[in-house]
Amino acid sequence: MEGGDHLAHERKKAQFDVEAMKIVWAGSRHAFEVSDRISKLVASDPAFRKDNRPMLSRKELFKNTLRKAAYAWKRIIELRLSEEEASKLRFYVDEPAFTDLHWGMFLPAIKGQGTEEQQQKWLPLAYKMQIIGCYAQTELGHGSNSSKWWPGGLGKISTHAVVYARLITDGQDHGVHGFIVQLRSLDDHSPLPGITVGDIGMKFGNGAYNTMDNGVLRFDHVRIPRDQMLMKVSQVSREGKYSQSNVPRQLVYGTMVFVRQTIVADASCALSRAVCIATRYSAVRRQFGSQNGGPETQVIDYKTQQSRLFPLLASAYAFRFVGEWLKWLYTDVTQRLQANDFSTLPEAHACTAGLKSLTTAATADGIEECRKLCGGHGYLCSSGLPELFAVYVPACTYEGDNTVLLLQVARFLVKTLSQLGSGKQPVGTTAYMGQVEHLMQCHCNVQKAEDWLKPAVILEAFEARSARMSVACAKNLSKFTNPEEGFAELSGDLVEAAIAHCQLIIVSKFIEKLQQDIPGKGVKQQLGVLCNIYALFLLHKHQGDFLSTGCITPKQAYLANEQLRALYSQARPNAIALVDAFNYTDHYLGSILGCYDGNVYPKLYEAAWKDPLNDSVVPDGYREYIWPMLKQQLRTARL
Ligand SMILES: CC(C)(COP(=O)(O)OP(=O)(O)OC[C@H]1O[C@@H](n2cnc3c(N)ncnc32)[C@H](O)[C@@H]1OP(=O)(O)O)[C@@H](O)C(=O)NCCC(=O)NCCSC(=O)/C=C/CCCCCCCCCCCCC(=O)O
Ligand SMILES: Cc1cc2nc3c(=O)[nH]c(=O)nc-3n(C[C@H](O)[C@H](O)[C@H](O)COP(=O)(O)OP(=O)(O)OC[C@H]3O[C@@H](n4cnc5c(N)ncnc54)[C@H](O)[C@@H]3O)c2cc1C
Repeated sequence: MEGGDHLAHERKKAQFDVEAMKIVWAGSRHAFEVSDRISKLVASDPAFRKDNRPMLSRKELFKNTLRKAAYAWKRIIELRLSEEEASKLRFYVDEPAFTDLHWGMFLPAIKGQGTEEQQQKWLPLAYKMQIIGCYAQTELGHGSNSSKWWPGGLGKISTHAVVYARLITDGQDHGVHGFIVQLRSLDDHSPLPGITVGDIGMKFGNGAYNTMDNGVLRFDHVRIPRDQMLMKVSQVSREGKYSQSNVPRQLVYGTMVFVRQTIVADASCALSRAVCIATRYSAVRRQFGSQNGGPETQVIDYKTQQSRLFPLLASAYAFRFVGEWLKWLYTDVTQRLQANDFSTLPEAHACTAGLKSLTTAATADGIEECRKLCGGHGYLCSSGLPELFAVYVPACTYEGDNTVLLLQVARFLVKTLSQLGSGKQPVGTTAYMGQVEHLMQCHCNVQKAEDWLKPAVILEAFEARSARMSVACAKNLSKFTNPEEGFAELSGDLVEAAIAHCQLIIVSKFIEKLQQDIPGKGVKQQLGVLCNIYALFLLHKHQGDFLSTGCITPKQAYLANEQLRALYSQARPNAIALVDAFNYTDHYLGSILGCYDGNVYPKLYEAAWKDPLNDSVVPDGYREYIWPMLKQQLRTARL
């Protein structure tokens, strides 16, 4: 079948209002309209073409990124785009670039840690891109005194950096502080005296993150003016005297809280993109299984395909909603900090760290699973999945290695439990710890599969599991005379307790979302199905935790799985519409397998002929290497 909508029959099956779901996914009608308009603007502009990326050499690739970034900036100015629209435009250009660090970390670091005066000096320059900045924290080796290594945008482009380094005055070490440092001349871009700077080299995957100039930086007797130390948290006077404002020192790490929150939102984008590709292709692809000469089975109808794909679809929605909530939490903590209320900072840190860890790990694994769900074609660059994976997977490492971040959450949980004894009532995401006595002995009362559809039943099971795992860790820790030794010894268990706590947050925020007024025929009902799939899939996957802590019985675990199978059948007719609700253009998806019209095979065939290897029938190198070999074989055969 040529042309037309090959997925039209699937779209007709939808039992809900897709247009209304698009608004829910975007977050608001306004967000939907901005996103829709800007994504189409990018998709229709040939300057933003991206299908040739895997074919380009590193130098070509990088120059191409610079061209796109400059062109994007020109369009932003010409069209007088708002900050929100400009950010969306860079998002839909879909190419990691120095601008991510400029807008995503350099500017927020100055906003969060600079004094009013410093902000007035630096922000206008940065907003107009008269200076370009990056965020230089990580070192080549351990410590904060070797060479900076990894910062994006540093290698070739940034003129300035926020550099994290030890502050030593009068021989006294005051720990790590942020400094604005000019790296390159604003006239000819050459490094300033005493500064060695360059790119750290090719990274995983062709194209992929190699559009970014991750860099190395060394200083040799470089002097920076005193007022370029970011001085909101602590100050050095003209006389060299060190002092601290009446704010927690942890604010120095505030940029990470901000960026980790954006990374959670981004996880739902990356996962939904992979899921959209795999779902559409699973509906197009047919394999065996036909009876009485009828059409072959669509692979999406195999239960095994559903049990791998639908939890990922549900996860994409779950991450979307927890990301929305995290944005609210971040805005709330920021407002409180401005009013000198620092009480919610530890929770904001634990939530952003833990959710960053969970969502990026699940997304990276999910993209790879989507590749496998597409069979052999998933391995082709034209499926979009290999590049998406290669671009995405470092999210498990940057902004804090995922395991290290879970250990931060675990510390927060243990501290919360230890404060119960002194009567401090936990609030926010740890409020359930206030009922720890009940949660330690409660029994799940599921008797039939449908009982697992009750939000209160699901919540209590997840709360009890999390509380019991944290309490077990705390008890074991108390057996050590040296707490740090205990923490190191039990770190594996602590990480698992942190995962249980963060999964509870995601499940509970999905349930809370469903308690809101959600307009649109059938929309809330479909979200309910996805919420239950997400929760019961986690319960099934981690049933060892639930069983070993005695939160559920083996029979109840069996019933949860039975209910999960029934939920997959309910999701099946809506699957294509649920991914259409992401409202992705074919340009953004960058995948033949995921194209909206499902006309996959002619497009794959056509794309193959565009590969540079097919420019000639006889390849370069034939005369040099193959022809002599063939002749050699001929002689051997004659002998
Ligand atoms: C290094 C640490 C921060 C500190 O370590 P240490 O000194 O050992 O101290 P700890 O024991 O860990 O902590 C001490 C106490 O401080 C608390 N704490 C820790 N961190 C925080 C925090 N962030 N906020 C608040 N409080 C914090 C901790 O709980 C302790 O408290 P207590 O004493 O127990 O009470 C270490 O903790 C750490 O975080 N290590 C990880 C290192 C890390 O994350 N490095 C990040 C480097 S930067 C990076 O990786 C950048 C990557 C860029 C990739 C691109 C990302 C996406 C771009 C953004 C999106 C694009 C937007 C584009 C916009 C547009 O275009 O418009
Ligand atoms: C693509 C990319 C972009 C980046 N961009 C930037 C940037 O713009 N600016 C910047 O400053 N940095 C950047 N980074 C660096 C990034 O922040 C670090 O790589 C990250 O924080 C992890 O630190 P590390 O590399 O030192 O890993 P390590 O800490 O060396 O981790 C190695 C292993 O040790 C384990 N480990 C480490 N510490 C502990 C512990 N305490 N307990 C138990 N296990 C532990 C980890 O789990 C991991 O398995 C980037 C990195 C990448 C990959």
